[in-house]
Amino acid sequence: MARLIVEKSPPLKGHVKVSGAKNSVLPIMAASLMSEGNIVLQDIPNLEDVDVMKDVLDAIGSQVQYKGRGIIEIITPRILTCEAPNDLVKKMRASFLIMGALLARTGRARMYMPGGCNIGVRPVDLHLKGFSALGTEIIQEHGYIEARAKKLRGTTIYLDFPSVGATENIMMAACFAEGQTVIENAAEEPEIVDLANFLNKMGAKIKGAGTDTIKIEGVKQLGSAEHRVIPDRIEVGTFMAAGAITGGDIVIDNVIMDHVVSIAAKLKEAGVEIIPYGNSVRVRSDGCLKATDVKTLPYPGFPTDMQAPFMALMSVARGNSIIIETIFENRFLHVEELKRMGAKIKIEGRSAIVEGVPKLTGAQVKVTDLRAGAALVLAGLVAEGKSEITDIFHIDRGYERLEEKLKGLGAIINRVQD
Ligand SMILES: CC(=O)N[C@H]1[C@@H](OP(=O)(O)OP(=O)(O)OC[C@H]2O[C@@H](n3ccc(=O)[nH]c3=O)[C@H](O)[C@@H]2O)O[C@H](CO)[C@@H](O)[C@@H]1O
Ligand SMILES: C=C(OP(=O)(O)O)C(=O)O
Repeated sequence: MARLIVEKSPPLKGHVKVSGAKNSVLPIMAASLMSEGNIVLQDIPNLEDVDVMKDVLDAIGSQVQYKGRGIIEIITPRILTCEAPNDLVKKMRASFLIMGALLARTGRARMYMPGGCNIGVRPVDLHLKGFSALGTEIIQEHGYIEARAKKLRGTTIYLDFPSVGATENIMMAACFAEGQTVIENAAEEPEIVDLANFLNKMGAKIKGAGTDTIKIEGVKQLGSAEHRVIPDRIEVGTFMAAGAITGGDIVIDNVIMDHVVSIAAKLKEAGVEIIPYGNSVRVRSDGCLKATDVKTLPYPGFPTDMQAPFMALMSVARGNSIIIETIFENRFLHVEELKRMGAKIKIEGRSAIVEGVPKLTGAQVKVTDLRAGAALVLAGLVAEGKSEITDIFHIDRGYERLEEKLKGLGAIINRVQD
């Protein structure tokens, strides 16, 4: 099993380039199933999750080919099966995003109910509510969810919560529905806008993505498109945090500053200098961080995916901070691991009270989920001595070459394969 060995590192220096966004690539790959033409996607990060989505598409009948670094071509001449293989669905919850695409293209989709994961139960009721409203029959039997529709009809769908996945799935399904579909209280994340832009390039008629009301006018067919996915804003935030925690001075390239406003605001409050220029941002810190409270919220609020990395920062900040997680009910699994490294954190319900300590100490810690992994790496960069981080397959799901990129900035971090 691969592990990361992280040592107390000097202040990070230099440039790092952020990859394409995992949370854009996955729904966009799923949406490519709806096209009867050629799809070319650029800036595809080399991630475990992308490989899983490729396998899902392959199983359904797509031909997915790498065409050089970061470029894939997807052609789906015909759908071989409307069912995603169970083992892949179990590996990655985002496989559920093919439901809307398959339903749109074939009127049928069947898949094993995606289980909960470490960070929460993660039901799919809102996705199903949307499909039903569009005229789909939903059958749940023997652990499977099957969606069948003779004809999808546009309607108004109000989401009880602005779920990212439900907004994406419903937006895809609605592309071929007769008439207009309106999604109210839709998620506003940049990845929703990226998916809508991609669907529109294929010929869909979607307006309002990026606001809480999305309007989709049904079309008959989608065709070829070429699309470059947006930069990964959570990777940007993670490198900002790495620069900040080590007292570094780094430049992050391939950044859309508008997408990281809340992250930059909280880092500034913590005393970090954030200097945007062009598509880059310089992050400078003297390593003396001020305790800063944070509450996770749907976009444009502070992202839940940055909660764990931000907590690593607050572990060594001056003073006490309160971190409130409102999106996922079980997203504090990193707390026990950070505590092994000397962090002082108490959990009370959905809040974590972090008492900043002057130093952390290296320890053997285990990654419990993707962003917990990033938090442990950040803590390892400033902990005295060596930290051994196990179960790093979680990190590989969503960060492309994390240790190589950090090494490029001067971090002392190595992957060890037993
Ligand atoms: C592949 C991908 O893009 N993943 C992101 C996506 O996950 P994902 O799309 O799964 O997240 P959602 O926005 O759907 O979930 C937010 C909350 O809504 C709840 N919920 C969701 C759907 C539903 O039908 N019923 C329901 O109750 C969830 O349990 C959770 O508590 O958005 C999350 C919130 O920004 C991010 O942390 C994930 O990185
Ligand atoms: C929770 C995450 O991803 P997923 O929805 O793919 O599990 C994440 O990216 O932090």
